Amino acid sequence: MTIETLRVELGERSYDIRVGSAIIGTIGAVCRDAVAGRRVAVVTNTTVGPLYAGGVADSLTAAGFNVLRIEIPDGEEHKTSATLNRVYDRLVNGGLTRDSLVVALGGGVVGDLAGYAAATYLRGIPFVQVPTTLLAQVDSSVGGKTGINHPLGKNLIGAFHQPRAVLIDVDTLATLPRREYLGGLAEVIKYGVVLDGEFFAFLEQNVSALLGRDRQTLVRAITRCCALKAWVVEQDEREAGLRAVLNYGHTFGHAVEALTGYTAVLHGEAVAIGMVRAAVLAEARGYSSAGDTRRIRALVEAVGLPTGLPSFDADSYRDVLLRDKKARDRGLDFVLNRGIGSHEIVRIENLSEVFGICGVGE
Ligand SMILES: NC(=O)c1ccc[n+]([C@@H]2O[C@H](COP(=O)([O-])OP(=O)(O)OC[C@H]3O[C@@H](n4cnc5c(N)ncnc54)[C@H](O)[C@@H]3O)[C@@H](O)[C@H]2O)c1
Ligand SMILES: O=C(O)C(=O)C[C@@H](O)[C@H](O)[C@H](O)COP(=O)(O)O
Ligand SMILES: [Zn+2]
Repeated sequence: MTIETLRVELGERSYDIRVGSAIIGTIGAVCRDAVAGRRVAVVTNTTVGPLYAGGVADSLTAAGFNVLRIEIPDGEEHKTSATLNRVYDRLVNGGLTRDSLVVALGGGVVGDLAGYAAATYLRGIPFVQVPTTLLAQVDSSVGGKTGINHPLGKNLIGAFHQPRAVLIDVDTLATLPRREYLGGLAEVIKYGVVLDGEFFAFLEQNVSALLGRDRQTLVRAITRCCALKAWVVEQDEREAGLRAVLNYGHTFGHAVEALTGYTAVLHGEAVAIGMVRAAVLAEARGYSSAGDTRRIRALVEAVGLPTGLPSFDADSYRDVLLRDKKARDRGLDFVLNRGIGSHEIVRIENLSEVFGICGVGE
């Protein structure tokens, strides 16, 4: 199978994304190209570590690195300052220097937290992403958003810190639990809805190949998602405008995650719920048709993702929504789909109107 290579063009922060099958063993060579130093910390978790850290460490050792393995507990509820502090302790005690490297091996939680550790340790050291969930392969490993959650809200603490390289081996998805895999499909669908109508149609036509984790289909879909994300990030690395499009479905999505304590609903599931709300809002505001909304809901349901908004009262939703990074002095910026394949960012001051349309507090 061919290896697809994409480049994210960001001047001196440019990097390659490699997508393919059976390529995780090239991590040593990828890292050798990325840094001059000899120390590398592989940050992973207690689930992914036993599966893939051994092979990754062997490849790094063969490439001449001294490898420190750091395992964090598994779960979104551990994407916290307490876990981050334990990672800092290990980096300090392990003697990592500014020319050392962090390798983030795992899903989005590991990638975001390890990336933030790399962004802040010694005021910033290089890192490489080796994403092992579908969600991380299509989204979180690319673009340099790193961070942790705060008890009062999702990803409230963080930094932009681009990786030196992203290595995506689709074979790692074979061990991913089904529910987590489906969560990743939510972010895949997101790209189609707001950026690429043809890709959305491709997804509609390939539901069974996607659910069967067909490797060719996966390489194609992941490569397209990464290309779309790279295109957005190249134009707006720090989310001054366009990049907010990648937050489609996340306004309600993050609220659902926060309100359910980061454990009951997966990030991708919350995004799926949020996308359907955004589609309903887009239709009510005249940006899309009832047919567009039906297609979005149908695809989300076809892959087995949830669509129902958990019932919390309107004040609870209002509190978390107003802590969203898209909240402004007056109002909240919502990303809405314009038809399918395009988008609009709309500032809405009257949240009660949104709540009425989206069925909040019913
Ligand atoms: N930085 C960004 O741009 C960005 C983008 C999207 C999402 N995110 C963040 O990513 C996180 C969600 O990421 P996620 O969905 O990958 O969740 P996750 O990191 O919690 O991984 C999901 C589960 O799969 C397990 N796992 C990972 N790889 C595996 C494999 N190959 N085989 C078996 N099990 C495996 C993990 O241990 C975990 O239990 C959220 O915190 C979200 O905010 C960040
Ligand atoms: O890369 C981005 O930009 C995104 O918004 C991607 C999202 O899928 C991701 O969940 C991101 O972490 C959300 O960012 P946030 O800034 O709203 O926390
Ligand atoms: Zn997301």
